[in-house]
Amino acid sequence: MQKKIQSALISVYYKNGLEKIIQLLKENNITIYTTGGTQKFIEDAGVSCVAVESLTGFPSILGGRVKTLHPSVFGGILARREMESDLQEMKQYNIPEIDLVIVDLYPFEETVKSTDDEKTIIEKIDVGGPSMIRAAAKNFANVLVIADKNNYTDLENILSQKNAETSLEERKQFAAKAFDVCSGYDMAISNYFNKTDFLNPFVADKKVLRYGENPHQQASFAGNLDEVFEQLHGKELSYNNLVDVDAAIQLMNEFNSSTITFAIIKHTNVCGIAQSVNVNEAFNAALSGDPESAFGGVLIANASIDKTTADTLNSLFFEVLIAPSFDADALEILQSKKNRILLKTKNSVQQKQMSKTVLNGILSQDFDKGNFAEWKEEGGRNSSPEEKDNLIFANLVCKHLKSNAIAIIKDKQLIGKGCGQTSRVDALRQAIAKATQFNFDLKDSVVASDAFFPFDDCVKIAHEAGVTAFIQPGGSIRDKDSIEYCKANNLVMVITGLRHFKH
Ligand SMILES: NC(=O)c1ncn([C@@H]2O[C@H](COP(=O)(O)O)[C@@H](O)[C@H]2O)c1NC=O
Repeated sequence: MQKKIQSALISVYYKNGLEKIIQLLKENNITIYTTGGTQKFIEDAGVSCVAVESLTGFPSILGGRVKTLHPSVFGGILARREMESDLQEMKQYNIPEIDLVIVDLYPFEETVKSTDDEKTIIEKIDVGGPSMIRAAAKNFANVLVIADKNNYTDLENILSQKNAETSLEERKQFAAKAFDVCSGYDMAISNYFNKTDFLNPFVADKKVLRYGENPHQQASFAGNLDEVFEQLHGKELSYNNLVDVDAAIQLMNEFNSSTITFAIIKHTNVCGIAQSVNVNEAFNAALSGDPESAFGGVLIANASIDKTTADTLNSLFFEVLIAPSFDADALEILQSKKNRILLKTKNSVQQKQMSKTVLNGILSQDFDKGNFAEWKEEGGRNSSPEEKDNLIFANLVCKHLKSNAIAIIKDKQLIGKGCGQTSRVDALRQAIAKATQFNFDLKDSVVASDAFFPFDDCVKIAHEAGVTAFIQPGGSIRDKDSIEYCKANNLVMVITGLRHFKH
């Protein structure tokens, strides 16, 4: 049903951006009702308006806590124009109809970010604004609601059309958006009161993705990628790219930028990682750990990409390269492939909680932070400084493999990994097979396990392959079997007390 806009209620916190709308309302002879600060802005722009006080018969009271909360305002928004009884009551109480509601809420989230003063924060909980938005959205059959400044251009287009009319479908779409605004606003307030940090899908920019994990799945992303990285080149990031970029960034957050580290991610697992004296060598070592799997992977470095590395990388087919910076000549080389995605990282992502959907509900948990809770040398001898370095590195790499996971490290290079296996011994066998496939000598290598060894079979198999040191959380009722084997064979066994399952 087409509806002509004849009256509007405007109550906005930030006034900028309204200029053209005010002029268009004037041109269309639309009566404007408004609140104090907004009234001044409109009148300064040379447009006359009606103070909401003249509808309510009350001034704004309690320092602005109550100004629009009144039947004369809400009656005008909520009245069902098609219902005779509503219209009669409107007439009886002398309430004018309001056809358009424009609200910009108090900036609650901004205030929380800028101060710790509770009184200031509480005063920025808008009460009248969300109430007007909800009322207008509920009555979308008759009223158009604009609750987001991003929709000002849409409103300008509507007001520029002949008769300033809207369709029912159009009003319903704006109502849906308005309820999103209210939900996001309330969730931000709830996060503040409950001291939680739940991701807010309503306030975040929602990006429709080309498709999901597979082409027949629709997908979207709610978040702010601009805070995480700058895309310097390449095609739009897909759903799978975003998942792998997240895995890559989470992994690289583990490593101090003073040690040059390069990693290759495939389907969220680390398939190559190494530390070295320069980026090019780190990349070569990461790649040679499993050159087969690296094809089409997501690459990440914690140091600037120079020309030498770009030249080496250029021959590899990869989807995404992430780094804190790129030298100009390196960028030129890497941009030679049109679709190749190049991302320059900004701040590290400091998420406190992670969530996923299960059984039609949301499971949330803290991030798995840290490497080891304790360092107990329980084997036949203590680790040498070099072994210790490799064990620390191995444990962090293993943490970023899907469970059950085993990582084999030698000289700060991942030479074998087993992940996503249903038994730990299979994960180990897979890791050894990978290392053997690419001709690595496992002699003096170290093994990390994401969870305890339930039996002594893993340490025996690894030892026979050449491994001399192990790191694992411990906690099995048969820990002593693996420990005894290490003692008997002069092997290092570090117990960390911190399990790193990743499902
Ligand atoms: N309390 C009320 O009745 C009320 N009615 C509207 N507001 C808000 O007041 C602001 C506009 O006020 P002004 O026009 O006075 O600058 C808007 O952000 C609007 O959402 C209110 N403020 C807070 O709840």
